[in-house]
Amino acid sequence: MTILIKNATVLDLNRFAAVESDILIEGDRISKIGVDFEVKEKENLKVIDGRNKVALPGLINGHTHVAMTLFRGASDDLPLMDWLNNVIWPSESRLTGEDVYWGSLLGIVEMIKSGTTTFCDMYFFMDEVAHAVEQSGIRAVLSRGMVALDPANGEKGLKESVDFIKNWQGKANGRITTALAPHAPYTCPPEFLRDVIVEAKRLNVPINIHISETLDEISIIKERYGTTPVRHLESLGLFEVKTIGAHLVHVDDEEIQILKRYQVGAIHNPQSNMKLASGIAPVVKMLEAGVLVGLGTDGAASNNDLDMIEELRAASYLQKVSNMNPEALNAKTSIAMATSLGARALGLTEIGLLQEGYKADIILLNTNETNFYPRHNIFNLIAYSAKGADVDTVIVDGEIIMEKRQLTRLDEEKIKFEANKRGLKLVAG
Ligand SMILES: N[C@@H](CCSC[C@H]1O[C@@H](n2cnc3c(=O)[nH]cnc32)[C@H](O)[C@@H]1O)C(=O)O
Ligand SMILES: [Zn+2]
Repeated sequence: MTILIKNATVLDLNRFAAVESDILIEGDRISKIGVDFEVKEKENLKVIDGRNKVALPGLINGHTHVAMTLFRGASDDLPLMDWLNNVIWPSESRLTGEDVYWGSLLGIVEMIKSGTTTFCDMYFFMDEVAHAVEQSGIRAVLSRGMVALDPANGEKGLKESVDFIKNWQGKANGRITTALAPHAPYTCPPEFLRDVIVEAKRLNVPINIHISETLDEISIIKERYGTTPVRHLESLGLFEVKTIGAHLVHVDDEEIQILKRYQVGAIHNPQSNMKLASGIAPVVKMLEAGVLVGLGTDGAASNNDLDMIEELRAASYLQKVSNMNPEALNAKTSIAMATSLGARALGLTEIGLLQEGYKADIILLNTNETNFYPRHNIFNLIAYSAKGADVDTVIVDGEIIMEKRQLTRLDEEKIKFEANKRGLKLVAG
C-alpha cells in the first residue's frame, strides 16, 4: 500500500527541527518528505490527515522482557536480588509457552498504544514472543535469555538460542532480528561467556546482556574475579561483538571510555533503576563521552509499564536532579535517546529517523489535547507534556497497525482477558 500523510508537523532529528510537510510511504519505506510533490499512485493510496498531528520516528524500547507484563503489580517494593530470587524466578518456573505468548501480546498492545515501534527483548519461550511480534506488526530484536549458574541450563539456553536465531533472523520482512543474550556477568561464568562470544561471531548477531545494574552485582564480580563488570567483560573479549548492555548504572570514567571505544549500546532504564533502587546511571557523562545511549523500560514488573514517553521524561528528570542541573539531558536529547540514538545503540541502521529511504516506522501524536497548547516548542511539549495516550496512529514497516487509537491487527479485549487469567494463576502458584 502507498500512504500519504498530509500537512503534519514532521520532526527532523538530524537538524532538530520541526517542519510542516507531507510524508509519502511506498511499501515498507519512506519515499518522500516535503511539500507539493506529485504522487503517482492514485488507486491504492491511503491518505492520512496530518493536521494537528506531529510525526516522529517510532519510539525504540531498547531493553525489556515483554512477557513480564504477566507479573505486573504482583510484587513491588523489593530490591533486585530479593525480587528475582524470591518472587520472579519462582513464578517464572511455572511459565508455559502459551503464557509467554499472551503476556507478550499484552505488552505489545501497551507499547503500540504508547508509540513504541521497536523493542529489544530478552526472555524465554522466544518462539512464542516471535509469533506475537509477527502477528502484531511491531518490530523487535529478540533474544533468548541464558542463565548458566548450572552449566546444563546454560548449554540448554545456548542450544535454544542458536535454533531460535536460525529460525527467526530476518523473518516478518526483516521486522524480527535476533541476538544472543547471556543474562548477566553474575549469572554466566567466563567459560560460558567465551562459548557465547564464539557463537555470536559465527552467527553474526549482537550480544544483549545486563551489565552493572546494582552494587550487589559489583561486589559479586569483585569477589569472584577481582575486577568490575565492564572490565571483566572486556577482558573476555565480549565487546568485540556488537554489544547491547542494559543498565550500566555503576560505571566509572575509565569504563565509560571502554564503552565508547567498543561502541557498546548502553540502554538506560531509569524507572526500573529508580523503582528497584539500583542507582542512577551517569547518562550525562556517557553522552558527553560519546557512548551510544538508548532507553528502555525493562520488564513491566519492575517499572511498572512499557510507556516510552514516560520513560524519556523520567530519564531527563533523573539526570536533572542527580546532577542538580536543570540543563542536564534536555528535551531534544531525551527524544533522540528514544529514537535515533536508541536505534544506533541497538545497531539498527534503517530506523530511528524520519528520512527518505528509511523504513517507515512512524508515529503520529495528536496535538489537539490541552497538554499541547500553547504551541511554544514542539520538542519541549513532546518531552515534558505528551502522554502515551496522545499517540493516535502507528505505522511500522509501512503498515498502519494503529489508526485513531484502534489496533488494526490485534483483538485487545481477548488479549487482556487471557493475560489476566494466566498472570493471576502463575503468581498464585
Ligand atoms: N531463567 C531463564 C532465562 C532468563 S530470561 C531473562 C531473565 O531476566 C530477568 N530480569 C528481568 N528484569 C531484570 C533486571 O532488571 N535485572 C536482571 N534480570 C532481570 C527475568 O525475570 C528473566 O528471568 C532460563 O535460564 O531458562
Ligand atoms: Zn532487564
